[in-house]
Amino acid sequence: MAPKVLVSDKLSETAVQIFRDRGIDVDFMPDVGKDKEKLAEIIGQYDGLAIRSATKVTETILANAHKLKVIGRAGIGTDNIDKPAASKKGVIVMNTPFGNMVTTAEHAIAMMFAVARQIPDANASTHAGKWEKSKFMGSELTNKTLGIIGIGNIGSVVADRARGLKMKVIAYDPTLSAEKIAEKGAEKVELDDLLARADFITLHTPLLEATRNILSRDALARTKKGVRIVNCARGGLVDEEALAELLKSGHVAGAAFDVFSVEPATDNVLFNLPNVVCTPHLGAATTEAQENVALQVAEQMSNYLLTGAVENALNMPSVTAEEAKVMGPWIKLADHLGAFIGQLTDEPIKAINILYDGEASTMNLEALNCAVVSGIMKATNPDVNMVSAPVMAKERGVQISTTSQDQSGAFEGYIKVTVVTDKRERSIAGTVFSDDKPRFIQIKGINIDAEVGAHMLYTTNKDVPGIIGTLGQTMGENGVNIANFTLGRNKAGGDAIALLYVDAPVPDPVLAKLKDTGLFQQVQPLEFDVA
Ligand SMILES: NC(=O)C1=CN([C@@H]2O[C@H](COP(=O)(O)OP(=O)(O)OC[C@H]3O[C@@H](n4cnc5c(N)ncnc54)[C@H](O)[C@@H]3O)[C@@H](O)[C@H]2O)C=CC1
Ligand SMILES: O=C(O)CCC(=O)C(=O)O
Repeated sequence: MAPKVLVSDKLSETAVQIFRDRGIDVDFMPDVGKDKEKLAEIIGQYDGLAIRSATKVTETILANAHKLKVIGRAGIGTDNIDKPAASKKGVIVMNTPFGNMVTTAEHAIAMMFAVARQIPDANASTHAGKWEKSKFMGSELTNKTLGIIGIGNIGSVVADRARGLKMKVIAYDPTLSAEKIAEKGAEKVELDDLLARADFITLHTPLLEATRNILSRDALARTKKGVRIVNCARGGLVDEEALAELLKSGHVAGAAFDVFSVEPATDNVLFNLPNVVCTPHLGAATTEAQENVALQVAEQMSNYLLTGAVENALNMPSVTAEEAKVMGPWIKLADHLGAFIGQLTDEPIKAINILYDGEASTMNLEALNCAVVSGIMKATNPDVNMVSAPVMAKERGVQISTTSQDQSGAFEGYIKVTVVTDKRERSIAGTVFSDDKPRFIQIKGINIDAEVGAHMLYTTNKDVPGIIGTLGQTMGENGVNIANFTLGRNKAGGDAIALLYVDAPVPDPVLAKLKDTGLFQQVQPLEFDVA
């Protein structure tokens, strides 16, 4: 059945067309995002949800999203999505980090001009027939210092345009080196320095704990007299009350805000103050940007739903379409190795160590790690997937480590997973053969060659005569058909294992019978997702 996507915000219809062209069923309901009850009622039908900023994807919405696999944000900020809840539920969250960056930077520059020359107020006055030439004295941008807070994608474009306007650009961004910031045409400074030197300040950070109120009352008080402040990033970065007071006192000469602490902003302390320019979150609102983000989000979501390729996800490593194709069997193997150990381990896991050998070590290890951990975690929670498993492992304090090495043996590559608990270490290795079928090649250090089936039985015993007979006879007498039988031992008379690939789950009474023979140390039925 074709995957089904809901578009719940006002996205360009380009997105709808792309979903249809790719064979995805799509419902375009651009107003449903604002209707929480209706969205909660219908979300259970969809594999994908495409949104802008009006749809709030809360824990309640996610609790009803029984089939949801991916949320695509046609834009940058994902603060309208409860990402921890989405990750826990195994839903990928992706955005389009570049599609509206130039448009938003241009809006910030437009806002800077608007506030420098009081264009909106002068416009209103002229329309009113007042011709107040002397009232609207402006400030030139040339040779002025622009302080950029957060010089990432949008901040960089703003810096570039501002340099074109012959401004001196300084930037505060603690995650970037002075060299990187210099490459963007700006001088790296500390926040205090920026506050003291900037004639114009523009904000381009996401709203995080560290950036909330970054222009606090105290910070605003340390700005240069006559500063003008532009916020086209997120409401909540600036203390609006304090700013209003400083605008009234004349310390701040003007402000241009596209975003507000509460949106939609129908009432705000900045409204109706002189030389405050406001727009209703229009940063990304150009035809070009909306086409870009709609096209990109629809392509990304379609690729994921149809091929497993992951691009621009915030809670899952990226996997290209090419990688998804080549890595498919290895991801399956990683999942099976994890599932094997997960089903055998009933005590708390302290650490998972993953060794990638040869060909396996050249792949996207972050994605393979997620598959191993997901396989392990599925034993205790069948709903877990590659997105939610790492979250679950972190919550449980499980340490995950990886090692890569060149080809070390007969196989072109293999993956070995070792799980450490307080009581023991347990390991299993596997490879992918040229038929793209995952195989288990070593358990407990004992070499084997076992195909993986949906239903299997794993036994451990001392290497004594009669084991094969007992297993074969017990299965036969109880109507369990064996598709494949693999044996291994570390030495004659030593430790031995058997892996039976059977056509149906081994019934409990049959397991009990095997245990009653006293021949086996372990009799463990196993299930694998081989689909
Ligand atoms: N008004 C609108 O319609 C739009 C608004 N936005 C907003 O613009 C924001 C910036 O977007 P991008 O440039 O694409 O994001 P980005 O992630 O490329 O850049 C953000 C920068 O902020 C920096 N940063 C993080 N913490 C910081 C801190 N404590 N102090 C200073 N800098 C810090 C980061 O190091 C990074 O360089 C988005 O998060 C979004 O909220 C984006 C698009 C449209
Ligand atoms: O979709 C919109 O209009 C808002 C854009 C935005 O804020 C973002 O991309 O972060």
